[in-house]
Amino acid sequence: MLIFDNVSRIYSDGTQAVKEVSIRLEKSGFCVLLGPSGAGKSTLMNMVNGLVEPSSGKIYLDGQPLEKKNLKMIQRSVSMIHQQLYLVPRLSVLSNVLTGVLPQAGFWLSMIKYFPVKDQQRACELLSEVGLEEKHLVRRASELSGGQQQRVAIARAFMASPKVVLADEPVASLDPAMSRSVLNSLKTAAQINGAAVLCTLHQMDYALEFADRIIALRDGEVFFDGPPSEMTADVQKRLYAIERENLDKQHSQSSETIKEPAQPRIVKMKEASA
Ligand SMILES: Nc1ncnc2c1ncn2[C@@H]1O[C@H](COP(=O)(O)OP(=O)(O)OP(=O)(O)O)[C@@H](O)[C@H]1O
Repeated sequence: MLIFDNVSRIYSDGTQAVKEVSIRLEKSGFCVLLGPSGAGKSTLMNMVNGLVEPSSGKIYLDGQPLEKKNLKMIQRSVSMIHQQLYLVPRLSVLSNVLTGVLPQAGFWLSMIKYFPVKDQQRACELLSEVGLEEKHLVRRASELSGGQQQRVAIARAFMASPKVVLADEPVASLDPAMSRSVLNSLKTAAQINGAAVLCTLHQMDYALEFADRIIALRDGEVFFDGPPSEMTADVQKRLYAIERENLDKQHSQSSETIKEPAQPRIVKMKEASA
């Protein structure tokens, strides 16, 4: 079980990205972190994989505190699907998935990159679970479509049998049909492998369709926490309004920047008439 116990994060410039968040996540299930840009989703997620430290409060995984001194345990138990995927383009699909065991492998195995047959079998199973056909196994990752590459990244994330999989905007660059298909693969992989998935999303409709639980954030605070069935039309409306407000704020900030240059240029008469 993953527990956030009264966790806050204040960055060095004074930005309070996460405010006194307390959450208990079950051992398995698909939990979506929903919220507008700047709500604190990535900060909360990066506190689980050790990239960001809480300023106060603690996070526990199966009773163990997630902190720098436990980095090895974090690497063994938590894996991440990044927006940029970080596949090795010239390596085959199979080899890319196999690299998912490297955080757990001994020094020599990671040096020679020899993978036992059981790992190769597991990689094939995972690729089939995420819906990639056998014919793709030996293709280079760079030859796949965006959606297929996303599936490879999902299979790789489950390769080391993690307890928690973090997915940062996994469908940000995909069209709606491919996004649904990829989210479905992610949810299926989580169910089959008994892992907890914590996935950040901007799109409420995907959250309502795929999540077992939605945690909506606003200005670093939990605004809603529950299953999609409890997310009433009123809560949805308020979330849309927050998103709208944020977009308007960003828009007015960027137009202010255009309207008011830092140093107004004084045009000399000669230059102007030239
Ligand atoms: N390293 C940092 N230093 C200072 N402020 C930061 C840093 N990282 C994030 N922030 C700020 O913390 C707040 C939350 O950011 P965060 O990236 O966690 O939000 P988010 O919900 O993931 O946004 P997005 O959906 O745009 O990725 C924002 O105001 C952001 O500008």
